[in-house]
Amino acid sequence: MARYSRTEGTIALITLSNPPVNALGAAVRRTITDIMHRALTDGEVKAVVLCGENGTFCAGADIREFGKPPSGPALVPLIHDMEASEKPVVAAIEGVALGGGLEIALGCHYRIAHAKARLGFPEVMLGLIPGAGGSQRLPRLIGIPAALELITTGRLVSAQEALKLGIVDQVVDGNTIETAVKFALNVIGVCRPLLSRRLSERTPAFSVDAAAVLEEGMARVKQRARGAFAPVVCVQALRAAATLPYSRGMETEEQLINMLIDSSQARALQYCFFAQRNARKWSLPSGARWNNSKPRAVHRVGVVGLGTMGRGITVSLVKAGISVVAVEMEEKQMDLGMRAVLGMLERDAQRRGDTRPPTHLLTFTLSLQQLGNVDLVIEAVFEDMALKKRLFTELCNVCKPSTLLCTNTSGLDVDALAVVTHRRSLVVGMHFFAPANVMKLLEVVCGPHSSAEAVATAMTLGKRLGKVGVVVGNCPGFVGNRMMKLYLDQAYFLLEEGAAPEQVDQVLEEFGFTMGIFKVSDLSGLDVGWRVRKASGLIGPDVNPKTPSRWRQGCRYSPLPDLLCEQGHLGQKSGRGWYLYETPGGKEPKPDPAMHRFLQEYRSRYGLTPRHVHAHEVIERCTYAMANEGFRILEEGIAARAEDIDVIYVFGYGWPRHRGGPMFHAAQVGLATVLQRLEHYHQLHPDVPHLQPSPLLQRLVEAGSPPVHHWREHVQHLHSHL
Ligand SMILES: CCC/C=C/C(=O)SCCNC(=O)CCNC(=O)[C@H](O)C(C)(C)COP(=O)([O-])OP(=O)([O-])OC[C@H]1O[C@@H](n2cnc3c(N)ncnc32)[C@H](O)[C@@H]1OP(=O)([O-])[O-]
Repeated sequence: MARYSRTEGTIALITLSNPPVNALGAAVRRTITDIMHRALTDGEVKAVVLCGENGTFCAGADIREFGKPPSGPALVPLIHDMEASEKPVVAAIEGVALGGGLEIALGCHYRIAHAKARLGFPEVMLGLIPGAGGSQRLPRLIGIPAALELITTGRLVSAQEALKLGIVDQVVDGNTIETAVKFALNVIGVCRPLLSRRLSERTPAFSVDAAAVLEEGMARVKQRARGAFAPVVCVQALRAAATLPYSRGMETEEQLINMLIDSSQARALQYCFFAQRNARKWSLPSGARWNNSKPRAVHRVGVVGLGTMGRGITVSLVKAGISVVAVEMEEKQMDLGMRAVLGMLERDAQRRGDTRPPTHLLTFTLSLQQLGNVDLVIEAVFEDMALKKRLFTELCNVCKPSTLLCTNTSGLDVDALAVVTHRRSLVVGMHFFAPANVMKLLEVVCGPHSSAEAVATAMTLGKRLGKVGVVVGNCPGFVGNRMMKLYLDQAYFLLEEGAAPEQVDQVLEEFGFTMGIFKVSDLSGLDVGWRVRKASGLIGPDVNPKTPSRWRQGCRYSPLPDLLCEQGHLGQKSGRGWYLYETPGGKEPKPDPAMHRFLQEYRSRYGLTPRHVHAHEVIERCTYAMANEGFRILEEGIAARAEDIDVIYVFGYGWPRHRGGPMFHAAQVGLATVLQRLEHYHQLHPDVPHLQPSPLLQRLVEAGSPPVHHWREHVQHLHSHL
C-alpha cells in the first residue's frame, strides 16, 4: 500500500505501492496518512520524499471505489497536513501523476519529475473535477488560463511542458528518487522558507482579465461539452479559485464535487473507462483468450486500395512506424492516393513540429506481386463481394503462406472471403472507421475459422495504431453498422411521419451526439448506403415490381434516401443531400426548403398525414431501437458484452460518452421503461418488427433488471461467435 523507510539518516522515503498504477484506494490513503504523520512527527526526520513503486508515482483515486459508500481517510486533510509541515516534502514523479496523485504532488513543497513522466487532471473524463484541492492549487501555481485549459480538457502534459508551465521544479533523465533525495538534503541544508512553496497560501497572481478568460472559457466549454456537466463545473471551480480566498474556494470545490460524484454522467463516464479497458480482454469459444494467445510480429503491411479508407489506414500504419506497401490497380487512382497520403503525413509532421514525415516507410505500387513479403494485408477496396473474393484468391497466390489476410469491409461476410482462401484461419475483418487515421474504433471481426493468433495479431496491431479494438462476431454489419441501420430506419420513418432532418438532428445533438444522423449521412455520402441496399436486393431489378415502395422483405421500408440518390443528391460531395451546401464539397449544412417540399410531396403521395414529432419520441425511437438490436446481438454472441457494444458506439459513432453508450443508456433509463416504450412503439408500428422487444430484454426485465455486468448470465447461448 505504502512503505516507509529512512535514507541518508534524515530523509523519510514514502513509497506508494499499489500495483498496477498506485491508485489511492481507501487502504492506501490510510497507510500514507499514518506514515506521513509518523515522518512529520519523527524528530530525526528533516525532510520527506514521496514516490511510487515500479516507476509510477500515482494514477489518482481508485476509480473502482466511486459509487460505493465512502471509507477510509479523505485526501484533503492529508494534503493539507503535508503542505502545512515545516519539513520540506519533495515529490519524485515517475510514470504518471494524475488526478489525486497530482493533487498530492501539488501539496508537496517541491516536485521533481522524470523526463518521461506525464501529469494531469483527467477527472473531467470521469465526470468529476479535481476534488482534493487541485482546482484551487493548480491555478495558484500556473495561472487561470493554463489551469482552465488543463482541467476542462483533462489533457496530460509531458514533464517538459510541466516544467515550462511551472508545475514541476526540475526534470531529470536519470534516477528521479535519488535526485529528489539529494534535492531534499539540499533544501534542508539551506533552510529555505517553505511559506512561498505552500500553494494554498499564495495570493492568487491572477491577471486583471481573469474574469474575461473565465467567461470566454465557459462559453467555449459549454459549446464543446454537448451536454456534459463536468467541464462546466470545472470552470465554476476555477472561478472560485479566482475570486475567493483559498479556504472558501475549497468549500466551493467540495460542494461541486459532491454534486457530481453520484451523478448519472459520472457513472456513465466511469463505466466507459472500464469498458474501454475490458474490450481488450477478448475470448473465443475455443477457450483462446487475450492473455493466452500470442500475436504474430508485424513489421510490414500491405494495404490494397487507396480510396478514402486505404489512405487513412496507410497513414495510421506509417505513423506507428510500420512499413507499408500500398497497392492500387489504376495509375490515376494511385497518383491521387499517393498525393493524399503524403499530404496527410506532411501536415501531421508539421503539426508535431517534425520536418520529416516518415515517408521512407512507404512503397506505392500497381502490382500485387510486391506483397510477397508482407506479414499482413489489409484489403480496403470497394464494398463489392465479387471483387473482394477475386482479390483474396489472388492474394493467396502472391503472399507468403503465413501472411494474415484482413478485410476492411464495413459489413460483408468475412467468412465468405475466408473460404476462397487456403488459409481460412488467417482471415479476419479489420473494420476501420472513416477517417481511419483519426477515428479510434477498430472492429476486429472474427469468423468461424479465424484463429486465436489472427485475432491476437489484429488486436495487437490495432493497439499499436492507437485504436480501441473490439472483437466481434461475423454477421451483416457486424455490431456497429447492424445497429446503425435500425437507427437510420427510425430516422427516415420520423421524416415520413412529419419531422424535418434538421429537427431530428437538433434533438440528437442536444442529446449529445457529435453530429445528427442526417448530417453524418451527408458527410459519408448517401450513395454508400444506396450501394449496400442494392447489393442486398432491397432495391434494383431483383425487386418484384408489384412490391409496394414502402415495403421490403416483410417489413416497412423507407425509399426516401434512394429517391434522393436517384436525383443525384448524395450529400456534401454533390452540394445537396438531407441539407443544402453552398457548393459541392461544402461543409456547412443549411436546412433546404426544397427538401421540405420534397417531404411534403412524398407524404401526400403515400397518404401520410404529417404530425408534430416530439423530441422525446426522436430519442426513444432512435436509441431504444439501437439498444433492442444490441440485446439481439448479445443473444447471438456477436458481441461478448454490452460494454463492447457501448465502446463501439462511443468510439466509432459519436455517441455521447457521458451517456455511456446505447446499452448503458438503456440501463440508466430503466430496462422496464425501455421495454414498455418499445412495446408502445411496436403497437403503433406493427410493420417494424425491430421495435418488438427482444427476448433478452424481456428476460432481463423479468429477472429484475440486473446491472449491465450481469446481463451475460441471462444470455441463452445457442451458438456464440465469441
Ligand atoms: C475526490 C478525490 C479526488 C481524486 C480524483 C481522482 O483522482 S479521479 C482519477 C483520476 N485518474 C485517472 O483518471 C487516471 C486513469 N488511468 C489512466 O489514465 C491510465 O490507466 C494510466 C495512464 C494510468 C495507465 O495507462 P496504461 O495504458 O498504461 O494502463 P491501463 O489504462 O490499461 O491501466 C492498467 C490497469 O489499471 C487500472 N487503472 C488505471 N487507473 C486506475 C485508477 N485510477 N483506479 C483504478 N484502476 C485504475 C485499469 O483499469 C487497468 O486495469 P486492468 O484492465 O488491467 O484490470
